[in-house]
Amino acid sequence: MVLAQLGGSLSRALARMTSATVVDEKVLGDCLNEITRALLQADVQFDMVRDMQASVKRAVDLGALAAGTDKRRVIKKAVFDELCNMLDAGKPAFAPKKGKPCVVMFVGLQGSGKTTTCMKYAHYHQKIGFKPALVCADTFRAGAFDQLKQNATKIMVPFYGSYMESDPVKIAVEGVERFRKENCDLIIVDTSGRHKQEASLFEEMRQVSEATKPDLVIFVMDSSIGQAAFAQAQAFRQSVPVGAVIVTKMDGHAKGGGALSAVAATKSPVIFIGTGEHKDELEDFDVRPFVGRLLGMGDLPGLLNKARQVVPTDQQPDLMKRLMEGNFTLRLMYEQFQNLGKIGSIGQIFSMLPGFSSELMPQGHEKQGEAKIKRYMTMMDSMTDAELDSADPKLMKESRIVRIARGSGRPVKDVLDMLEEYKRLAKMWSNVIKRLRKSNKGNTNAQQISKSLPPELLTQIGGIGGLRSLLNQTVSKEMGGGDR
Ligand SMILES: Nc1nc2c(ncn2[C@@H]2O[C@H](COP(=O)(O)OP(=O)(O)OP(=O)(O)O)[C@@H](O)[C@H]2O)c(=O)[nH]1
Repeated sequence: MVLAQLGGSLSRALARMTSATVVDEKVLGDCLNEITRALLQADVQFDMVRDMQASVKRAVDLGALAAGTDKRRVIKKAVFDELCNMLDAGKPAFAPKKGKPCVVMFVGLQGSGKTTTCMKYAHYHQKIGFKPALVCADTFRAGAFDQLKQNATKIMVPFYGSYMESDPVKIAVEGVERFRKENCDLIIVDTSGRHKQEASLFEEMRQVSEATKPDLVIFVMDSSIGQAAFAQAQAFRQSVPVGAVIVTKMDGHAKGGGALSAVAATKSPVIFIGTGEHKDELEDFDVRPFVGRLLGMGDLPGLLNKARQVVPTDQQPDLMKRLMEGNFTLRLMYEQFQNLGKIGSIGQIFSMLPGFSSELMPQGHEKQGEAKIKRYMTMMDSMTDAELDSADPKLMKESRIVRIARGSGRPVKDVLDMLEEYKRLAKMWSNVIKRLRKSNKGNTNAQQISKSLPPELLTQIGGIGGLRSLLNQTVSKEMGGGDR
């Protein structure tokens, strides 16, 4: 999980506060001190941390809270809101629209991950139906065109560049013209980087920008610079009209929190974060869900949204219905494991589930997690239909466990491990459903959930009324009652 260390410290601080017998000024103070330490360690600027602490204190006046108020909830909400404020640039970025040609120009220092990010950005949009193309206007670094060409070929996106031409403006203009004619709706122009913010770099950027008139200029920066991101982002903003920022290498740096908050302070919206070298390792950046995940509160709408991108449309209503019924069978777990690989990395998905601390899937452990899931699936391949479709753990008697172990060539211990994991996930899912119910007001819930569902799925479920009744049925089951 991105920022696992920071997320772990923040959620620990909140958990300690939540488990205190009495929440008083001391407990609040200790919680805020822990949060402050964690943010400073992530290289968030001192003034920002101090302001955040003061704002939480102002929002949580323990003495003035009416009797019976849930103080823990008030504190959590204040921390959540203030972290969101810290990361919010306050304005949305331009978003390309399918079928409407647009030019997006990438700028940044050398080595920031610009070229890799151009490729990931093209791939991201290609997956959701855009027709992207890549133009290499980097004539400064020998090998830049080859790198872009390789990247473009990998994702099967058309590219344009030249080994001979040394004028980046000419290449950029030719590339944009060519791809406009070919009806590409997302023309991505990769520009040169330099080791430092030099006048020549800025001048070249300005010329390419003037000649291609981009709809959006994306500034790419490496998260390892932490709060120094403020000065770098400002310098680029003063030279070209930066409309959005992508912060890369969030997978490897403890200073990512500092970089994100510093960029937000320049009022440039961060739209994606880079979380690895591969084509799929680009995550949407949305402040509230991001903070929710950081604090271990999950991001269910985000997860549903991702799931909807990979679950075949005709299977969505059925999956939704089965999930909402709370009937979490081994087959359901198997199918979800199959979908996982398509959705994203395991750490990313787990962090979207409420109640999962980012530390449960620390950096470097994701590969182990993936191998484990493959093992689980091999064992489930040796199960009978009855075993896969039962939600009754008592069915799994010793003889069945031994048979599955033998059939899959795994030790019995592995089968037991897998069944334990199943029970844990089933319980967790049942808790999620309970929580959805408990956060009560079926109406609000249904409305909230409906916003994250694709319209066609909502229609198939029977609109908001159908969703509400699904939720009610689920709830009745959970409470052991019949339909209401
Ligand atoms: N771990 C990690 N590595 C990344 C990420 N993004 C890029 N990289 C790596 O960072 C290095 C530099 O990336 P490039 O895309 O070549 O950087 P660039 O900014 O285009 O560099 P120039 O073309 O020289 O200006 C490469 O090894 C990339 O694989 C990321 O999000 N995470």
